[in-house]
Amino acid sequence: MSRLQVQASVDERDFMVDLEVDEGSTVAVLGPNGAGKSTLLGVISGLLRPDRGRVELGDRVLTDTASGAAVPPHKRSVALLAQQALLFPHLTALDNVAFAPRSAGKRRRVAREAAMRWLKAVDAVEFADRTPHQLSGGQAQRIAVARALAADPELLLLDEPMAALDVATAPAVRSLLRRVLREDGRTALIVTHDPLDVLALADRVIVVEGGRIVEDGPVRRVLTRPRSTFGARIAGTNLLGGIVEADGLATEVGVVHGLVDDDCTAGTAAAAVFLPSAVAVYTEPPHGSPRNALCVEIGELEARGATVLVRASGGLTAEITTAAAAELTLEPGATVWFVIKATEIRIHRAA
Ligand SMILES: Nc1ncnc2c1ncn2[C@@H]1O[C@H](COP(=O)(O)OP(=O)(O)OP(=O)(O)O)[C@@H](O)[C@H]1O
Repeated sequence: MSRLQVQASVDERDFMVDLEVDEGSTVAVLGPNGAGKSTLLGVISGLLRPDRGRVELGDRVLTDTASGAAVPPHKRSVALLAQQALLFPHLTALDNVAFAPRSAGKRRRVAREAAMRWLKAVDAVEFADRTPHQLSGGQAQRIAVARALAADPELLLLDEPMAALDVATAPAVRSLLRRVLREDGRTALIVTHDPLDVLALADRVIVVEGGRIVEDGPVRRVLTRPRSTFGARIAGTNLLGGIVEADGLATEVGVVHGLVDDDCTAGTAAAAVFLPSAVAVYTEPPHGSPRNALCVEIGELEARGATVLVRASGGLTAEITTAAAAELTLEPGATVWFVIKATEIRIHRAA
């Protein structure tokens, strides 16, 4: 795995980016449609030639417009995993995965053995003999992950890998990606629109807008205190980090109870995620001991038309109706209770 350095301009697309990614880290790339996310991946993978700039991976120069260097895509040791699995339709899953080692010059038997190991790693051995049209979207995407990894790339580019999957399938693929990104310490970039992907997979977030990087920071900071407009739009969600216990998630504001993902075993680092609109605000400790009543101090109030955003300590936010806010006479500095039903809180493993 290698450090990535990109400095590139594509005039026609008004794209100008300067980015460094540390060896072994995963950077989530967020941004609105047309922001330049795919352009960035295109420049790195070699599918798109910048007008000016340089791409380096480890000690290799992949692109350098000054010297004319342009390593072709298949020789970059960069694997691109797209939204659609894009498997070869006439090959079995096994042969799709074996394609990478075969192209690298491995003998057929050796390539198939390597492919089998990767199918095992993505829990897809049972699909080895199937062709792509006999696979569901999620199964095909698992094969595509195996194929990308079988090439043993120095850099993995993931372009919305979960976007085409249904809600039931996405968690399994996300958890598979977390395993391969985390355990093997791979350098990776993942384009996504989903804060859950960011949370589960990335160490760092960049926000691209208008062909420029407008925000760059650690996941937690960008998701809870975004500085860019787009960051604020995608973030806007409550996030409490902690450690999974038998009874819930131990956080700095107490134990939080919610719907816990299967892979959150006791002792793992996880985050509780809930929408500001799922929070009810009380000025007195609530009766009947609801499962989640977090005592917080109000920071500021932000009018949003029919609703008011109550920003409180710990980076927590509640969105309540203007009428409710008026009735509660909320003001900065006041102590209140944020009450959230356990069914409104999802607890996910964090990267
Ligand atoms: N083939 C192309 N030729 C010319 N301009 C293009 C081409 N592809 C994209 N663009 C332009 O380049 C800019 C960046 O597009 P890009 O596809 O990189 O955005 P994106 O962030 O990946 O968007 P999305 O989330 O919609 O995929 C946009 O203004 C787009 O219109």
